[in-house]
Amino acid sequence: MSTHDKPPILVTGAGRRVGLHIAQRLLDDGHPVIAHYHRPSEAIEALVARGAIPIQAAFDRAEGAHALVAAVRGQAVSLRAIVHNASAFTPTPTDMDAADAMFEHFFSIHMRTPYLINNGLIDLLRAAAAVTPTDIVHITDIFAVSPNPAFDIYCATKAGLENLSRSFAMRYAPQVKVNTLQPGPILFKDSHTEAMRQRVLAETPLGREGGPEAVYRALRALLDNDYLTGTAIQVDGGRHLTR
Ligand SMILES: NC(=O)C1=CN([C@@H]2O[C@H](COP(=O)(O)OP(=O)(O)OC[C@H]3O[C@@H](n4cnc5c(N)ncnc54)[C@H](OP(=O)(O)O)[C@@H]3O)[C@@H](O)[C@H]2O)C=CC1
Ligand SMILES: Nc1nc2c(c(=O)[nH]1)N=C([C@H](O)[C@@H](O)CO)CN2
Repeated sequence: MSTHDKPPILVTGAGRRVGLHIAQRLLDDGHPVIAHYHRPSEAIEALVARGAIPIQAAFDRAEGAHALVAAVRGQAVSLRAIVHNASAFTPTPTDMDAADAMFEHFFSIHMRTPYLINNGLIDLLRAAAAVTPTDIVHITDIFAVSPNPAFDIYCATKAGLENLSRSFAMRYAPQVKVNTLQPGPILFKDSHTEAMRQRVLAETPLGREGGPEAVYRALRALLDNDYLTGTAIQVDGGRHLTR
């Protein structure tokens, strides 16, 4: 089946960092890619130059997910997979009004958006299931299982996504496999000080950042195995053992 005949893979948050790497590597491996992005980036333009289909949407409100579903349906009649990578990550503010606003924001991005996208596009995944295994992959976090209280709202909404993923695995079987990836110290932010990085890596048995390729290889393991659903892969250098 040529690339052009293959059902595309939708990646959310493909404009930078891990999502961008996933989109690049899926293109390397011959998959057509629909690349969702939030803020414009030169990287998105480079993906488009490689044939990816760009779709912009903000997931803070339900309208963003509905708009993405409509845009994908205008571009494809089937889907090989959906990779839910989009996410926000900040510590919970002490001000309760700000924390209240963060709850809505993180619930929308981490739980409502995957829910609405999956339900809005499941028929495209089922259409592809006639000729290929199909997948939904939710990227959560080891913190979903073992939370960091400084990031309690982030962790709780990622835990909610873990739970939704298991419901989807039961609901969409046998046509569609549904799993999660639980990254650990994959890619620090520029805001992480050296002391913060060393503290995290001291809790990490393999002692180093995993890098985006570690996430891609775990994604490949899910895509390439037709007997995995309802499960999670921890991509964390063993950090879940020490938290
Ligand atoms: N980096 C790490 O070490 C770890 C990462 N993870 C998980 O792995 C995934 C990728 O991580 P990473 O690349 O570091 O994540 P980033 O926070 O760097 O990027 C997340 C992506 O989500 C998009 N996004 C953020 N807010 C919104 C919004 N309101 N609407 C639509 N899209 C939005 C961002 O777009 P934009 O920047 O344009 O707003 C970006 O493309 C995430 O799900 C993360 O939670 C889990 C544990 C560790
Ligand atoms: N959306 C994001 N989620 C997470 C990020 C990130 O940069 N964006 N980073 C982390 C931390 O690096 C953590 O894994 C190590 O302390 C967690 N989630």
